[in-house]
Amino acid sequence: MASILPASNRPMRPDKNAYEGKRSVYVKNPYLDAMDEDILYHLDLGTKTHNLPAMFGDVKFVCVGGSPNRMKAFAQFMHKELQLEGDGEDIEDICAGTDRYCMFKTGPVLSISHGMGIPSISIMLHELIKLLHHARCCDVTIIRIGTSGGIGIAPGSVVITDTAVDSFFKPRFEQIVLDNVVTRSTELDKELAADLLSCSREIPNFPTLIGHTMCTYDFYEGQGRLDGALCSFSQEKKLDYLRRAHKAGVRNIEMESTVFAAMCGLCGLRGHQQPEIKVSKTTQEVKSTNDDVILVPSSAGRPG
Ligand SMILES: O=P(O)(O)O[C@H]1O[C@H](CO)[C@@H](O)[C@H]1O
Ligand SMILES: O=c1cc[nH]c(=O)[nH]1
Repeated sequence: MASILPASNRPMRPDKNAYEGKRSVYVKNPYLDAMDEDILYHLDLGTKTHNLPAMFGDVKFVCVGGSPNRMKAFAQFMHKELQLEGDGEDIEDICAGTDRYCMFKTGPVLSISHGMGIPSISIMLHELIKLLHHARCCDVTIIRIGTSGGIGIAPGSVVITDTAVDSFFKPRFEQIVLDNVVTRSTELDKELAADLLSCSREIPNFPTLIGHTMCTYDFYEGQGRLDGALCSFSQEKKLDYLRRAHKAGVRNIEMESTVFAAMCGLCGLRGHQQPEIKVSKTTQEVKSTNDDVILVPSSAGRPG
């Protein structure tokens, strides 16, 4: 039986910075401070081997996304936007010692890849949150920039997630802790969503909307695809499911948002997630006409 995370939704100790108008990054682990050394194994960083406050203390924004190349390209884009010295082409992967994730820093912006799915992003977030804590960062905003399949919206649209929901359209993330199910909230920062929407309005031809994002554990059956190695439902069942998702406010589907929202919310990171609807063969499109929702076959028909 699932239980809502109890008092531990609150920080473990008073946040001194809160009185100074700053918002710290919390870890919620009573064992951490007693450890002689913290090795951030999958990032190839550690408290004894690296001066984390010097390397990361000025970080204010963290942008995460699945693929290493995309996050490198994003870091190079930020380099230009921030008008930093050089052309940014030779930007260094801070996690080059591991091939699990890659990480780039451009001024106060950290750009990190997280792989695909909840377990992969969750490992990265544990180590990233500890990194920001050890570096004594405050007022950090984190944004996931990813691809997703749209429901009832035009391909190419950007969905700014207000709430991440699970496959039952519920705003929750069920974390298995030992042999217990712990349910965590997946609300995201509404003010940040509104800010991002208003920024998008300044860019011409940039279709953007706020909506719920559904997070699944699987790309194929979990997202109603008929062309995986396994398929245990009919076309009608698929359409019925996508229509119900749309009716529940879901506007896109991806595979990390619930754990992202849950972990960032608990650890004091102002979180958002802004997946773009990929204009690709993989997009599952359902168009909305008045009250009804009809499926629009994707142009190329099959996932790539
Ligand atoms: O575009 P990224 O960030 O990789 O994320 C999306 O793409 C992957 C599936 O193709 C899933 O990880 C999904 O969440
Ligand atoms: O999870 C995902 C990611 C991209 N496109 C989809 O249709 N689903």
